[in-house]
Amino acid sequence: PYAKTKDILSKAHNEGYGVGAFNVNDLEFIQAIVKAAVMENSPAIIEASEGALKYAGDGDVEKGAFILADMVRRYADAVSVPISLHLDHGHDLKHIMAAIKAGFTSVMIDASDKPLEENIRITRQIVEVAHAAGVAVEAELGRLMGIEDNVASAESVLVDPDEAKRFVTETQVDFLAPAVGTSHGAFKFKGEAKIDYERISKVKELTQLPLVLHGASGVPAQWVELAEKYGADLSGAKGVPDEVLQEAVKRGINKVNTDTDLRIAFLAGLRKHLAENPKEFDPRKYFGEAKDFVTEVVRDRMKMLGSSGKA
Ligand SMILES: O=C(COP(=O)(O)O)N(O)CCCCOP(=O)(O)O
Ligand SMILES: [Ca+2]
Ligand code: NA
Ligand SMILES: [Zn+2]
Repeated sequence: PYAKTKDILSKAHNEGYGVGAFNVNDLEFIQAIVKAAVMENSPAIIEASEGALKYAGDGDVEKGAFILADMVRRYADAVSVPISLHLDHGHDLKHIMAAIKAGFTSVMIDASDKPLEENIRITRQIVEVAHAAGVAVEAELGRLMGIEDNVASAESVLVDPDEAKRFVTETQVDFLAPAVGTSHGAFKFKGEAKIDYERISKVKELTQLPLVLHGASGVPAQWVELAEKYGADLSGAKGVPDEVLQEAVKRGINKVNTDTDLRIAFLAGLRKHLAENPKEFDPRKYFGEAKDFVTEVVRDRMKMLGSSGKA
């Protein structure tokens, strides 16, 4: 059934496992994620960025929010596993309001590029409105490397655990995304793929909240190689290894944001189908194989994070 992100994450927090938060922009990815959740008997968080709302609404954010929310709700209500819908990286109050009106059960306000005081002020505003509507709030402290918040930060700014304690107390957010060394996209690390485990443990201890890991895609070699076999150029792609993610979950990460892995799987499936079926021009066929690859990568992630069987 369509569920509240907060209920899904409270259970994961209490029982110590990770739940994938999978990004969507369209029908195919929603179908693929719901199918994977059913096959794994796993909860799933579906999330849409502001860019996804624009894409689904063909430029109209509010229309996109309603279109995506309607699809997710209908697919979720037709199955026995809990599926929620979350606004990822909300920056603009208008977009956050559109998501709340459309029935998203949680929203992220990302003001992590602002000084702490301002992040607190902005986040507190959103919490007030969202909580009045029964919607949970995620916020971020610290900054991921790379392009994030449209701010190109050369270095990641890691979360300060003591600031985190103050932040959650003063804002009453429901979940916190501490920056611990990851970054968005397929090219996460120049050298060794490592994140600051100690920092995760400290933030968990001080906040006692479900924690969110952004930039958590693994960029699995098998999918990269398959996409490259059919013409993609993903040289240098590197993600977060499974064992690193599993340690992060052990230390208190419960929501694991995954977008890039789904993009690469879809790309591999699409390129493969088109290369192998030059006569095919039915999108239900070529998008069909692409979305089946997304289902597979989502299932792998549910197994790896420990959410399989936890519905
Ligand atoms: O933390 C993550 C996922 O990170 P990943 O890249 O490791 O999958 N996310 O928050 C997903 C980021 C979505 C990308 O935003 P646009 O729609 O604006 O392109
Ligand atoms: Ca941010
Ligand atoms: Na998010
Ligand atoms: Zn993110």
